[in-house]
Amino acid sequence: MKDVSQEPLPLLAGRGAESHKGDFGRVLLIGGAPGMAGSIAMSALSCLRSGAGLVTVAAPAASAPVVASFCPVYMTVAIGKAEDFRESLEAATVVAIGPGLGENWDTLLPLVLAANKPTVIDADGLNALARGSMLENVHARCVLTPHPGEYGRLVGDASLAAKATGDDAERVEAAGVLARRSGASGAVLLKGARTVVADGERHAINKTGNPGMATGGSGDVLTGVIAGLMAQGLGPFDAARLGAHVHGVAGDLAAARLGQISMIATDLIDELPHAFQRLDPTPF
Ligand SMILES: NC(=O)C1=CN([C@@H]2O[C@H](COP(=O)(O)OP(=O)(O)OC[C@H]3O[C@@H](n4cnc5c(N)ncnc54)[C@H](OP(=O)(O)O)[C@@H]3O)[C@@H](O)[C@H]2O)[C@@H](O)CC1
Ligand SMILES: Nc1ncnc2c1ncn2[C@@H]1O[C@H](COP(=O)(O)OP(=O)(O)O)[C@@H](O)[C@H]1O
Ligand SMILES: [Mg+2]
Repeated sequence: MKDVSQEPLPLLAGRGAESHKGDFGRVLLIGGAPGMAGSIAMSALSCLRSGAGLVTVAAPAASAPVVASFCPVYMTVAIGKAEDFRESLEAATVVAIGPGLGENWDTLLPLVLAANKPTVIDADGLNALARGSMLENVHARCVLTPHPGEYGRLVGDASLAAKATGDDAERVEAAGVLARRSGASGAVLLKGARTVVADGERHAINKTGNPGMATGGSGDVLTGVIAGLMAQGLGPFDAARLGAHVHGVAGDLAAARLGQISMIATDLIDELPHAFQRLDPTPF
């Protein structure tokens, strides 16, 4: 695999004066079961702060109102209302599935994969993939975002799983293996310090971020960022790479402001605007 870490980061196109929200994508984020409503709310807010035009959260009926109460900007739909969910899935230009979804909605992943849209699969979406042995159904427009625990469940091979927490070379190898096993392309983002992004032919190692990001919900934020970037036209590898970079910069800004001990995931969302403004060149 070619190392593209030193190549310039992908860019977001500037916004034309005549542009409207439809130009920046309609994202459907699926997750937030009772007890974990906050996870998908953080993804949705992060997606909006990353520039997505319209964001809808699909959550179980019992938690959808809770998700809605966190923020007036995104819409919500109940997963269990099959017709409403199907309409939301059809209308979406990008889908993200997994944060806080729990174990009761594994039937949604095949529907999402069959829709063949740019898709981020995280958390319980990855666990559903592992439980259903559906890796070969992953398509080239998907980004998988496992932490090493999720990675181990996906590959089901202890020696390969151990490489996910190894040195850079081992982590690159681990990410590349999963990228090749899952739909041949797309992108795999293997989380942790020095996050690796790979698509089987190339890889990049992210240098931003800090251990203050080792706090619940940091990954839910990343899911929303990557979905938001895909909604603005970036492909899976570019969205994962730029997403990891911006997410890490937001983490570094939060650490500078609050310290690694006290920073929490919502602080990353607060810093996303500043992280995007620091991109060189700034997109707008
Ligand atoms: N506010 C909310 O609603 C929140 C809701 N959330 C939701 O909770 C659900 C469960 O997700 P989860 O990631 O907490 O549990 P799980 O997949 O069992 O992972 C733990 C396992 O993985 C391992 N592991 C992890 N990272 C590793 C690393 N870098 N390096 C090495 N190992 C690592 C870890 O290892 P260990 O702790 O044993 O060292 C353990 O084995 C999910 O839906 C998520 O979206 C959360 O997002 C939080 C905020
Ligand atoms: N020590 C670290 N250095 C840099 N980034 C980290 C570190 N620890 C965690 N992160 C980042 O924080 C995020 C954690 O994601 P994840 O494990 O999915 O958390 P959660 O599911 O609680 O949201 C990942 O993007 C990971 O790369
Ligand atoms: Mg996670």
